[in-house]
Amino acid sequence: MQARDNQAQLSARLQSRYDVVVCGAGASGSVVARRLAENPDVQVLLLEAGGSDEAEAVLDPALWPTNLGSERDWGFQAEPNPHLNGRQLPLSMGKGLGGGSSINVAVWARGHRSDWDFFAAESGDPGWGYENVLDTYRRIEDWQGAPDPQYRGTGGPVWVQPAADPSPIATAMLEAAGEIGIPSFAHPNGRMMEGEGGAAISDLLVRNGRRHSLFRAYVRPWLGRPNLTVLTGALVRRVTFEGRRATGVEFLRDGRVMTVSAGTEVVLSLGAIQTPKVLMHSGIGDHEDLARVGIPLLQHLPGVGRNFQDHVSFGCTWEYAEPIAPRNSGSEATLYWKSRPGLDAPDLLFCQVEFPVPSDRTAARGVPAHGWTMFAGLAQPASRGRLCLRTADPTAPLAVEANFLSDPADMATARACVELCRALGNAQAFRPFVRGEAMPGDLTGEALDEYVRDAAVTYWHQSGTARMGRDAMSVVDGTLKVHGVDGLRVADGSIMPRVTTGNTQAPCAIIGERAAAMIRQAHGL
Ligand SMILES: Cc1cc2nc3c(=O)[nH]c(=O)nc-3n(C[C@H](O)[C@H](O)[C@H](O)COP(=O)(O)OP(=O)(O)OC[C@H]3O[C@@H](n4cnc5c(N)ncnc54)[C@H](O)[C@@H]3O)c2cc1C
Repeated sequence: MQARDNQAQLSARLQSRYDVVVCGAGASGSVVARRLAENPDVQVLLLEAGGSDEAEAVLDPALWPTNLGSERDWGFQAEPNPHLNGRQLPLSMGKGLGGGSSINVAVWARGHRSDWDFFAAESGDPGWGYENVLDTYRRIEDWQGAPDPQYRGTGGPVWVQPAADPSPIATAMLEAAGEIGIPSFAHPNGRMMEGEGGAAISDLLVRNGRRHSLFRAYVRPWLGRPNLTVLTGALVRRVTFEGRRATGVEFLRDGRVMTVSAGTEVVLSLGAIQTPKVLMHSGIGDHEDLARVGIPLLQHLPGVGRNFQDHVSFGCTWEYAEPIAPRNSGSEATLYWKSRPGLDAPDLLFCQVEFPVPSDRTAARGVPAHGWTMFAGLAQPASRGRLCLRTADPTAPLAVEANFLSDPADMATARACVELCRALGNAQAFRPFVRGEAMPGDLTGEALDEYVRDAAVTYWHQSGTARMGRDAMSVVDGTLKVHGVDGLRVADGSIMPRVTTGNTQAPCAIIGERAAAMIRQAHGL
């Protein structure tokens, strides 16, 4: 109550100036705001377009599907894609305190050693490398599983636990993996992600049966502080500048356009679709794209909105012999493996879902009333998409050309992915639980390709659209500062040079941690 009263008062008496304005209270923004507000001398404003996370659909991890298409979902939709038989995929993203971490499947997956070493190579900063990031993960976790001090930490803000009392269908998956020569691990966030992959019971951000989002882990315990203001219902439209220095942001609240200034920095943590959008509306982007819609150029950065990546997956479904109720978030086992032997890191990502999840198209093939689906996906897709403004109006939606499967290499990997998934799902270990394979069945050649195009859906891991690097197509440098301007950083999934091998909220927490540390260091905070 004290926290609520404090926030009511702080919001009612908004200041015209804060030290740092963090835009977006999602996976990364929650971390940035909390870490900066740990210094009582720093005044932090956290702006969020959506609302509260006090809803059963957020707090009960099993209810995550009910948020899709609700007011807690931005409801983005990709353009029609010729590589998916013309389909337009919905690209949900979380809207409200916690962002994606309030509506997601709660899986905690750190990424592969090679992802972080790639980030370090792209940025030229070894601080992004695996060993340093592993240290940070140990520091921020409050790990509830069997002690493993080499990889897991305790006492940090992020409560992580192995799925409690997992369904027999989840443990069957580990046995099935063993049958086809894939090793199992005690947990998925250590040695398993340093080599060729493996299978494990998933780690979840669930505490006492309730979702423990990154907002709840980081910001909620800080809501009673006088130097952190969390303002919901505030839609950021653009960053304001004086010359080349970011001075604050313009936002829409209760139908009014308001501005607030940032004495030290502005941080964009709006997610991989809205961050590049706001950059472009602020005059930062490709000069021709901006000229086309009539936005005056501040900084030519042709990489803004390019390099769009996501994990695309193809659901394969088995019918239960007798119904088995989903447990936890309904996804309790995970598997990473390689589509071909020569790779030194996994390029396939599997999450078991304990109920049928057809696509809009595969639904017509006959979905069993009770069954389980493997989200069998590409962990390192080669296809790249892009985002394009349609108009200069910051409240108008933009075009998302996701371009899934546009690179032929992805189609070849997708075939291997479905084949491996079928070998796994048809293994002996599942026999006691299933009546049989519902889809796709034994398809080859064009029929298999057709299934892949019809079944493709997103894992909702949008990233890469303001990527970190040192070349002309990069948008931020290794300290996450936007190239060519001052006082503006990006901290969210947009900065990933490539999507991490696995679910993306844990890497977004690392991005938030590093952003906050670099801001504090730069300004002696
Ligand atoms: C249905 C679903 C399931 C998923 N499952 C998992 C999973 O199990 N495990 C996992 O690791 N990852 C999962 N993800 C992905 C994960 O949640 C995201 O990768 C992560 O949340 C991205 O963090 P972010 O900080 O980049 O952006 P977000 O978490 O999306 O945060 C962006 C925030 O900015 C706000 N915002 C956007 N535009 C504006 C604006 N103009 N003004 C003000 N505020 C704005 C948004 O409302 C949001 O709160 C899932 C995502 C979804 C949607």
